[in-house]
Amino acid sequence: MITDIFTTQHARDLDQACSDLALQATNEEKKQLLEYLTQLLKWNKTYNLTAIREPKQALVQHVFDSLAIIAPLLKHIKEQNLNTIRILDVGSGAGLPGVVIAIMIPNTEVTCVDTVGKKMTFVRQIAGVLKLSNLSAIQSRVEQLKAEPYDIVTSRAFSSLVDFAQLAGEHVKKDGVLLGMKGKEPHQEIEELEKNTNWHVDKIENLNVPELNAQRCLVWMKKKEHND
Ligand SMILES: C[S@@+](CC[C@H](N)C(=O)[O-])C[C@H]1O[C@@H](n2cnc3c(N)ncnc32)[C@H](O)[C@@H]1O
Repeated sequence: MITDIFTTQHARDLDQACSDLALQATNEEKKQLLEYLTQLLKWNKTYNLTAIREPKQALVQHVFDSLAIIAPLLKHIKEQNLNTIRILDVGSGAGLPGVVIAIMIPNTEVTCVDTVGKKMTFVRQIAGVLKLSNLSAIQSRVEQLKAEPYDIVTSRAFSSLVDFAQLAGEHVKKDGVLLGMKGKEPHQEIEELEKNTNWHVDKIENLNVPELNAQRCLVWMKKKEHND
């Protein structure tokens, strides 16, 4: 056993997933990912933080799914020449993808926001247990947060792209991006976003999540220029 829930086989599956995603995760980072899930599944028994209760399912659907955005994020951070990167994870729930980003990209400062207090208490607990000084959590509706400039605002399973842009767009700094994790390419949502907001889709990346037989994509959105 690696933790009291995850076995050496799970650890091998995680190694393979990192390699499939071209991620050079350190042993410490992989240990932190498994410890995060261990804590999540333990807390879940009392606090009902996620519908996924089975360890392998949680590994694939929560951690591998979130790991799939790390390489695209690293590429963006390098291209933008960003040093300390401020990220807001909206409707973060038990910290997805926020916690995974904070573990895998140490030069980020990740703030998770969610309306549900027990979820943000859990994320704060994780920051303490895993000694992640770059992770914090705020209990609030995102639209009631004081507007602050973040380089990147992420969401997974939060809302339509239009609602995401309308509720969270003001937290993106000039030249920053909104990053929506989606299932299959959401054509209708994209059309509505372009028509009804001052945001446009900059690019869509298809993601291959290891061991997950489902379509996933990452939608990058930028604010329209005045003459767009
Ligand atoms: C389906 S869950 C997704 C959680 C997490 N991102 C994940 O992928 O597992 C959506 C989350 O959004 C939160 N939420 C809904 N509306 C919100 C709002 N206006 N501001 C902040 N959080 C919100 C809910 O409390 C819930 O935890």
